[in-house]
Amino acid sequence: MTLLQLLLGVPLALLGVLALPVVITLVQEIITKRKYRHIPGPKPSPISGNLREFLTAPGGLLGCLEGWVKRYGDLITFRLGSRQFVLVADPDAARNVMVRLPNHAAMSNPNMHLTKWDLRSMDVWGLLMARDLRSMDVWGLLMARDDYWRGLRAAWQPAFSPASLRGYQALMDREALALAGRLRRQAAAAAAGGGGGGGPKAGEVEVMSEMSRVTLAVVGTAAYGVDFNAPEYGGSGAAAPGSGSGSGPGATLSLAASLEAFRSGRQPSLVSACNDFFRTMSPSARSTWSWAVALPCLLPAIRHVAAVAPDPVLGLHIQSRRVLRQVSTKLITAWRDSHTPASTSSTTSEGAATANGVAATADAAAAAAAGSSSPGVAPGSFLGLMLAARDRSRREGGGKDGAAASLTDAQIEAQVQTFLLAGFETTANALTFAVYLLASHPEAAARLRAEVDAHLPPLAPLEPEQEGGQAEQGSGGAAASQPLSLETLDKLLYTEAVLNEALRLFPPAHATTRETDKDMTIQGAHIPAGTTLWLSIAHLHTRDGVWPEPQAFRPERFLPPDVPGSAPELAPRHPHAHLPFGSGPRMCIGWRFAMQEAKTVLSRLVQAVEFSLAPGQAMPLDTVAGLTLAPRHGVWVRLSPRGAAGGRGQAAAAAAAAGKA
Ligand code: HEM
Repeated sequence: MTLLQLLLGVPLALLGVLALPVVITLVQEIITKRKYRHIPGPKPSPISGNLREFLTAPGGLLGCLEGWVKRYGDLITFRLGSRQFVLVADPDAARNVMVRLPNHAAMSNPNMHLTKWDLRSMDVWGLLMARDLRSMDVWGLLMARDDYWRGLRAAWQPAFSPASLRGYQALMDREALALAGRLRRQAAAAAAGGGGGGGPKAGEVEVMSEMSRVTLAVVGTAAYGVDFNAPEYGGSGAAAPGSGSGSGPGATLSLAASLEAFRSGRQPSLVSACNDFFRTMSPSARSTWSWAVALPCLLPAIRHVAAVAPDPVLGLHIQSRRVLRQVSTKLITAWRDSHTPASTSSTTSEGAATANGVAATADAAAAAAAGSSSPGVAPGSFLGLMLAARDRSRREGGGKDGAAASLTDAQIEAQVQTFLLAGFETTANALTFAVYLLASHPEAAARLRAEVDAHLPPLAPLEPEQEGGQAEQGSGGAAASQPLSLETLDKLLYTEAVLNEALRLFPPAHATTRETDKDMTIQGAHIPAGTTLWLSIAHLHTRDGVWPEPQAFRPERFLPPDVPGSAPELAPRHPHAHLPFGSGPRMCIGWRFAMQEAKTVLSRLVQAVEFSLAPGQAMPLDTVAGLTLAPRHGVWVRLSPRGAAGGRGQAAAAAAAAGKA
């Protein structure tokens, strides 16, 4: 071979190697196109499919889907990279597939793809080509499939039994009161002309940060039995007023801020890591490695290279997973250490306590409410329940705890992370949207205040702030406040209606998926087995013809018709039009937990302070739809103190107002 031949040959060979995956991908695309050609939809480009429209359409992902539905109808197909989707937009058809099909679809998300799957708890964006990994059973409940999912769902159930939910109430109220105390203090300081410092204006707070802090504390404590805002987990302990920086929740405000912190080598708090985990999976968080997903046959190789040389977005994603994993591992190890044979007596008593998943959960909540600083897992926490059930079952040689009995450490870890991640941002976003809507609808806020004042036990007077923000963190006047019971929560019909309406207009889980297990027919069209069905909850929630005044915030449409001020004429004209928690066997397992928490937090907040949109807060709200739907730049409100502390002191006037409203 001459030198010239060699010089020409090497680049040509290289070109061949690079071209081959492209050719394979194009051939696959042609085959897929033929399979779905009878379903209407936008014309895809080679390799990227409809990804560009998806990412750049005005109104983002949701605006794009809305436009396609208007143009092509209720059943459409589109392609994102190499993945073909079928969107089901008709409410009957959507509910039907949610109820009939047992599995969520494995999907492809660039960043998930590139991290070697070392943490599969929330891999919503599952596996594209690496079918072998599909059989791995280290999924969290959200992505588990078939019989493994059925067993897991049964193992999760005790954590959401009515008695367990009752047990969580003290914890939820404690965190709600801590938030109420912090905000009351800020409102009072602003009214007195103080506070603010060099940061945001006095009395202005970013709601998403505050809500993230609360929901992480609740779900983290319920999941693991430890205080997740504690400095030990990288939290600041107390949020800085209107915080926009530091290790507190303010650090979670934007992807840009997280990336900056990552570049400067700052370790994230657990709250930030959870937020980063979600943000780096959003389609808008584009890793420079993302292109690899368009060439599925190259992925296995590229995954290794990308994991070794990540760009900042991917690096942040990997870092967030590492933080979550470290916390889980630490706690499971602590559990094991405290449940060695030497400590059998504690194991046995705990086993008895967790036998029905009730008393033990109440114990955990009580321990949390008492500010327990146990280094390990509190008995009755979700992790404690799972580990104890497994230990007990192994001691007894299998039997009644069936599903939990065979779980490995890694599988339990995946469940706890799923609990944390599925339960944290969704609820925080729901609360943030509710506050935004109330701040922009003063008449609804007034009615809510009236209801809350009529029913909630009064708040204790504010205590003088202790050094180091202790009062904010620990009680904020909460120590002496009477607890908010489940019985009282049941009376808060308008509060629930506000949350339902917020979940309708801004569903945090804006879509869910199902995978067809065999060929089926939807709306007269043949859908092949293995199809990924996209069920756009956001779209169902604002459909013309189904919802009267679909874009208007009218909580009274969710009030029972016999309640004064209800508006049955605004109720949906379709029984399956409101699905914020999905439907069927895969419906959100935590929905009651979420609603209980959201009602507790919202009612305490409204009892504590009044709020209006801060000057400069964009209206209408700019949202971003990634894995969840979230406000793009948070929500800023201005706080002012309530006329009085709220509660029964104003009950008579409030009750009268509620009746009139
Ligand atoms: C406002 C808050 C929440 C919203 C809007 C929400 C929404 C959803 C939706 C839409 C699904 C998919 C349902 C389907 O495909 O039919 C889901 C699944 C799930 N959610 Fe939630 N969720 C919330 C809070 C929570 C909480 C607090 C937890 C746990 C503590 C949780 C745990 C889960 C789990 C584990 C699944 C998967 C269930 C399965 O596949 O069997 N969620 N959620």
